[in-house]
Amino acid sequence: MPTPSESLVAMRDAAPLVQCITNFVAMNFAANALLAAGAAPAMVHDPEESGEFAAVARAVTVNIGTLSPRWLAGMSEAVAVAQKAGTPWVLDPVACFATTLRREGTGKLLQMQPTIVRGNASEIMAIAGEDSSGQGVDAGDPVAAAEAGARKVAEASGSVVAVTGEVDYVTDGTRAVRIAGGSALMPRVTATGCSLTTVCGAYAAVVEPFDATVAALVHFAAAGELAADKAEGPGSFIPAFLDALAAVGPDTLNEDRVSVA
Ligand SMILES: Nc1ncnc2c1ncn2[C@@H]1O[C@H](COP(=O)(O)OP(=O)(O)OP(=O)(O)O)[C@@H](O)[C@H]1O
Ligand SMILES: Cc1ncsc1CCO
Ligand SMILES: [Mg+2]
Repeated sequence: MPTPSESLVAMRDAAPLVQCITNFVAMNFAANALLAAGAAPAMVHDPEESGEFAAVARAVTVNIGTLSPRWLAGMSEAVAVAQKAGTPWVLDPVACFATTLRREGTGKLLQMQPTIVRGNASEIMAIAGEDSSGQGVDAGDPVAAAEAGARKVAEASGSVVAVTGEVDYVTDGTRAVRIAGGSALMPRVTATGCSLTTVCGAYAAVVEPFDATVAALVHFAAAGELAADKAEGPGSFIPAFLDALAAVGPDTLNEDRVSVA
């Protein structure tokens, strides 16, 4: 089992190509976050080419933040090719409870057995069939309220499930850990979660899904702390966070952030 530090070294050595199908809001920030973390992003979503591209990507990440039927088709094409090739793929079910299109789209994507599901507490609770208090893309529930649902989803789907928030929770249905750290400024800027999902893909390209998810979350926790030390508020946090994603090294991915749940 690689430590987060070892996973970081492996990820940066490989600089894996990550195909991102993400939302209009996050697209630029997620690409920059992947580059800063040490991976190679490509935002390729149209169904005319998403499957073809998935054949060369080392991971595929799918985020339903600004969903449309055509985008959903692009996601299905890419995921089908990834599945067939044994390429890991990550689902970010943004506001999956909010509309019929999102509920049905998420259901369809979950049937395609994501390697990793990463969402906030309200999103994971909704996937688990529980009532949640999400407000659009923002969580209205604490991570602790989503832990049982996360285990249920992991058992049913075979996915590694990550619930993020003040203290993150990761489970594969058998094992579970919590990851502390980060900064209260992280939910004050948009697309930190969306970019974290793409970084989970980068790590999943090089190590097993559970270890990959933990490493990505630890990387973000460490970078969030470093950036918060430099930032004066949400605006200056954004560039500081990109700098910090690049600045963290194996020595800063402290395993003290991770505890067995
Ligand atoms: N209060 C907090 N303190 C520390 N870290 C936090 C806090 N809230 C969120 N984070 C961190 O922010 C990152 C994104 O998690 P979050 O749960 O906010 O995603 P999200 O709601 O899906 O975001 P978005 O949809 O805006 O991209 C994670 O690394 C998480 O650990
Ligand atoms: C703000 C927002 N709206 C749709 S997706 C998105 C990015 C954060 O999830
Ligand atoms: Mg989100």
